[in-house]
Amino acid sequence: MSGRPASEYPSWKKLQQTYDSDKSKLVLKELFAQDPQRFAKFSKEYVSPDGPPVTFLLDYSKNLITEPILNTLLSLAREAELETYRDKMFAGEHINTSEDRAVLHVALRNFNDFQIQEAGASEVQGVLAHIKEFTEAVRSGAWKGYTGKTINTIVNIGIGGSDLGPVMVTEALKPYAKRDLTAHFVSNIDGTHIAETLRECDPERTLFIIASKTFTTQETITNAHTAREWFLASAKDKAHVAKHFVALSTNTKAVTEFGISSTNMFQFWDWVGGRYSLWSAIGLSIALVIGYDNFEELLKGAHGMDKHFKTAPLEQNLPVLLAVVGLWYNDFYGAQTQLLLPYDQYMHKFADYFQQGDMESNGKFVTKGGQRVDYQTGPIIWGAAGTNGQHSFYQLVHQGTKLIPADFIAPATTHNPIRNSLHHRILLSNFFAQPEALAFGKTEEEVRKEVGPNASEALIKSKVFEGNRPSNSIMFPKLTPATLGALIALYEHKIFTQGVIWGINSFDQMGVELGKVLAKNILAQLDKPQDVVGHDSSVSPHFSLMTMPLTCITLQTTGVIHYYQKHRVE
Ligand SMILES: O=P(O)(O)OC[C@H]1O[C@@](O)(CO)[C@@H](O)[C@@H]1O
Repeated sequence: MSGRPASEYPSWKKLQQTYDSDKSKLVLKELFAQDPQRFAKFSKEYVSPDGPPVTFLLDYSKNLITEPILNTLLSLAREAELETYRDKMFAGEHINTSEDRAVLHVALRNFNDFQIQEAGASEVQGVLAHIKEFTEAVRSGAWKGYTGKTINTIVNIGIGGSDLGPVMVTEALKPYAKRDLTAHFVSNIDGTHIAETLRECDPERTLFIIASKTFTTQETITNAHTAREWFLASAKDKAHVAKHFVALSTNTKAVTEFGISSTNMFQFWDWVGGRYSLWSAIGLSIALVIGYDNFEELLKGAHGMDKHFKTAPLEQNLPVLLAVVGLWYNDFYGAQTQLLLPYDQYMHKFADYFQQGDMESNGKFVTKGGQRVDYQTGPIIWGAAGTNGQHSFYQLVHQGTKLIPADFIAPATTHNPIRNSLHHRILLSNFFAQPEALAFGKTEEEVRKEVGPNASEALIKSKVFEGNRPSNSIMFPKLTPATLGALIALYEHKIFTQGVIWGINSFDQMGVELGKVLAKNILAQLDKPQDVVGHDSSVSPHFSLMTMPLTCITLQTTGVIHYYQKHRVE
């Protein structure tokens, strides 16, 4: 039952017993030697059920699992009623219980396969039509700026889910980009971000996209006002704002108060989570860069994966397989992180994107029922494009003391077959080699043969690779919009699956609020030293006493602010 602590499930207890009794027997080198069919048993090919053709291979054979272990992991998913909660999500039930909202990013790419009863779901096609019309007008030059020039630059102003998805997708699908339309993404409140961007912009030819689900996010609204001031310094007449500012939001009132007309607003709904919103109006910058048709291919690729997730038996269900294998390491092997390693430079922002997608979804410590969990929930997501990571953190991954499960992702064919695809062959040789090195390592005996009789014992020991480090490999023919859509949806549904098993609400984000409130308090006190009244129990006497002496806490917090006030140069 969703919201139940995962550790109460019978299969959880069985997995713990299995781990305690069998972990030393789970040696990949031996598992492969014992079963020549291991790859066949622990790999699956995804083929899109319809829509644009998408296929990819998931090789999960280099994992510390056996068939009995995998079966128990799948039983755990069944005991958590995964399929029931999956169907509730698709049906539009309010599974985001703390905010009483549906979770319907699948409705944004539905193309009429799923019957979804939720206010707004029937309006999706209308918004997509508006996106199509607008992006075609801008890309064709029909949309003109206030001096009659065409738009050659877009600036998306947003943060978190209103930034990371558009950034990741426009980078990943750069081969499909309109090369004479420059896209910038401003997210940070640090004035440097917008200052450096505006240096690149011509006010007569720049379109600003204010992307914010709530239209209240301090960074975004501040940057939006700065952009408008900068624009009006040239354009002068406020009437010209309409030609250079559009808004993506659920908050029509705040959008019009800002000065953007509702005709220049692309709407979405409260059942679109920020970190699941690139499929919505938030994807406007994507459609501008790659064109509406390719944006629709992205949606259709994700839709195919939605249908797979909704219908495939759990043992054939790729998001579920990724989820339960990841949970095995996270909750029984004590792995704290999960690596995402795209061997494709275009996908260099993939891990960044899923830092929010996974960690803001599953970084929770209480179940939906309000019970503090007694197990690990969301992993720390990190990664980099291969082969760069190999020259950065792979030392720790190979010979460190931490278990770090890794997902390797790569296209069989590159968009840039320069030098007869020499570069791509070298890239893929590393893509294939790294999981092998992690899994099988190098024994002391092999090292001794390599270094010869005169090597010190210390040197020999330092060259041993213990191996037995697990990984998944995902390979697809080529990185197309539909393939990317399917990959993103694959990981979205993996996140969903893990959240259901852990009994947590993957769709609110209470954890981002406290810092914002404290920052607003501090902002009001930064001008003069006498304004600084501390930001803890000294401010609100009824604040529960902390263990440290009050003056110490106040001095500690205030001291830094006083240092700032002493050293700042305005
Ligand atoms: O789109 P918006 O409402 O401006 O929110 C931006 C981001 O801020 C949050 O941290 C929530 O405050 C993310 O969940 C969200 O994607």
